[in-house]
Amino acid sequence: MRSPKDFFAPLAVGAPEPVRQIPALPSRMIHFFDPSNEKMAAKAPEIAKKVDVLLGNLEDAVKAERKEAARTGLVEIAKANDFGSTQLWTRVNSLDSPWVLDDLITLVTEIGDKLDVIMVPKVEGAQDIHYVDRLLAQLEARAGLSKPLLVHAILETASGVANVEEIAGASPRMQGISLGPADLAASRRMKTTRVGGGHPGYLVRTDPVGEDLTTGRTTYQQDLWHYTVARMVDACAMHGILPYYGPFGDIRDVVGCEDQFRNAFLLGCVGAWSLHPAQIDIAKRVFSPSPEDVAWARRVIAEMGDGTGAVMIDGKMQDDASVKQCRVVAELADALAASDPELAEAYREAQS
Ligand SMILES: CC(C)(COP(=O)(O)OP(=O)(O)OC[C@H]1O[C@@H](n2cnc3c(N)ncnc32)[C@H](O)[C@@H]1OP(=O)(O)O)[C@@H](O)C(=O)NCCC(=O)NCCSC(=O)C[C@](C)(O)C(=O)O
Ligand SMILES: [Mg+2]
Repeated sequence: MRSPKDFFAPLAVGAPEPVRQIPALPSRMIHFFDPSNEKMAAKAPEIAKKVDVLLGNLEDAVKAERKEAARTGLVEIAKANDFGSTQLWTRVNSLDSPWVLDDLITLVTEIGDKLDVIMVPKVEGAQDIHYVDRLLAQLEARAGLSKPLLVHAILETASGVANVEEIAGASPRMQGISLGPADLAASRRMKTTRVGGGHPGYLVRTDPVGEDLTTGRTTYQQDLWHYTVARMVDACAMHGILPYYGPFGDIRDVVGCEDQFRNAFLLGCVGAWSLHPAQIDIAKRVFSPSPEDVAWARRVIAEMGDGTGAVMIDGKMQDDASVKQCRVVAELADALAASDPELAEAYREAQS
């Protein structure tokens, strides 16, 4: 581990200074597209207007023979477009793959000034982040970049989960972490075959009444991802970086997707991935606090004055801790409203 005194020093001569605080930019949905798929690539500029983050995916879901086309496609799209306030991210291939070195060299030197965040898959521990950290510094120096690229890790190996706290704190570049439920399930040897979401077999059942073990026993499906998401949220909060639920692969099940996203939102995540245009509005709706919740939060903040002591509002006790929760909601609402006029209007209306 680096000494705290050296933590914010650039890792290569000529590389930009690391950031001291991760910007809390809207990132309710990280929209994935395959830059080697001509149809999807053609839609990227239009989709960019509707999403907080557009991500050119080079890793899984891109065929091996299309890896180079995806890399080149992303370079072309980034050079040809100005996405305004929409962030441009990429997911590079895994660190043990034959493609990742060229992914990083090409993307940083060609479009490093357009990219905000590099997502690194299958991170096992801090050593993976340290490798990327130094390499990015060398490439940033070569490219003459003035702004450091940030790094986002996918939590999708058993080892990554075991080491999640050290991953979150491995570099000042660490922007956030997403759950990768499909690879994680395989790595853990879970017996599921889905990309995220629940499973009807993972449940609890009420006790039997009398001798009959089979009738009248309600079952409740449980959330397979609760432990991992909660642990990821704590690791991220502890290091001042942002947690995200990842993908929900059943594109048709927009209801199940919304539930999974909302669980993550309530537990502390700031966004999720959209794999298909149908998931963009779900993420937008879920990861923006509701106008009613924002109006309530602002009322509590106003009535709590300097934020100390206890008051009763509509029969509910409020004190120093509940006003802090309300500030989380109100600050998120302000940050989102600053770049989303429709949301800003909805918050204003609920206030009046
Ligand atoms: C699921 C698929 C195959 C269905 O694609 P489709 O063409 O069959 O679907 P569709 O409903 O027919 O599509 C309707 C229209 O939307 C377009 N379209 C469709 N999707 C997109 C998109 N994302 N962005 C932009 N446009 C899109 C599509 O081209 C089509 O255009 P058209 O009307 O002109 O014909 C397709 O949506 C897709 O490939 N999505 C991205 C998949 C992806 O990136 N997967 C990797 C992330 S998840 C993961 O890696 C796991 C993880 C974390 O690593 C771990 O848990 O381990
Ligand atoms: Mg994966």
